[in-house]
Amino acid sequence: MLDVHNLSKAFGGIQVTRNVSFKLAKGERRVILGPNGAGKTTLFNLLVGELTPSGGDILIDGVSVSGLSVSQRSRMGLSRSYQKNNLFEDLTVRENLTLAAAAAQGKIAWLVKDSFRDRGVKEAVEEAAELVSLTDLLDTPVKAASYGNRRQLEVGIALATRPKLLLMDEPTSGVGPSMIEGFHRLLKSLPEDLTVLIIEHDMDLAFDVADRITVLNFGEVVFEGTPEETRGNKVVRDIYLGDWQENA
Ligand SMILES: Nc1ncnc2c1ncn2[C@@H]1O[C@H](COP(=O)(O)OP(=O)(O)OP(=O)(O)O)[C@@H](O)[C@H]1O
Repeated sequence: MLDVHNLSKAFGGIQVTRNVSFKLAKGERRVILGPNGAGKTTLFNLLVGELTPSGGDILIDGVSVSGLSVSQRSRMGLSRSYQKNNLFEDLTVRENLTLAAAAAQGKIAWLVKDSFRDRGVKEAVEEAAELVSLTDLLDTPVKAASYGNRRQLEVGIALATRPKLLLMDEPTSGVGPSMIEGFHRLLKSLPEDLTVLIIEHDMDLAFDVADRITVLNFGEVVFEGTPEETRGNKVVRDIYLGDWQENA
């Protein structure tokens, strides 16, 4: 459903993304690994349309989205959760989810309370809250929520738009072991037909949830394979897994 073809990006003279190509099948869970500075976040920025590529193409269900804006891509079903909290602190969990769902459904009303009454919006909000286990906290202001709950809400906001393709940028960054466990469950409970692309540093999570793994180094795809193939690959071990295996 996603076809990334020879994608390139240079900042000034520095080539940060080099002819990146990969394909995701519908419902696939793909993890992107790579050391710091490998170009993972830049790749996400290119996919969602926050950056314009220097070359290459991005197709969703066979249609090129390279010329489309962030919001146009979002309407085609592409949604992203961020590495850093990106929330309205003074609003509740429900209000944050409602704004995302209403925007995605083209139902942001001038009187915001009308968005809250809309049945389609309410359904999307409740469904997203359920998926990220925040149903009991729907009326909690974000500023009173724990760091872990905020990370869940980030994912919930992306899900409230009912995406076809969900990009998750380090969903477990900064959370403790029990929350990582929670993210394992969350990822496993996502709808089967949702395609998910995840940047993840937690190796156990990556190996557990991924159907396939793509490894970036210096902006290039240096490996793609199943979790088993990834563990056994010498190139991957040398550039990325060394530390993890030493610490394991
Ligand atoms: N706007 C920019 N202008 C110039 N260089 C940039 C810009 N954005 C990113 N870079 C450079 O591109 C390279 C890749 O950065 P990117 O953030 O995509 O890596 P990453 O794999 O996500 O790293 P990390 O795991 O540390 O987040 C880095 O060397 C970074 O300094």
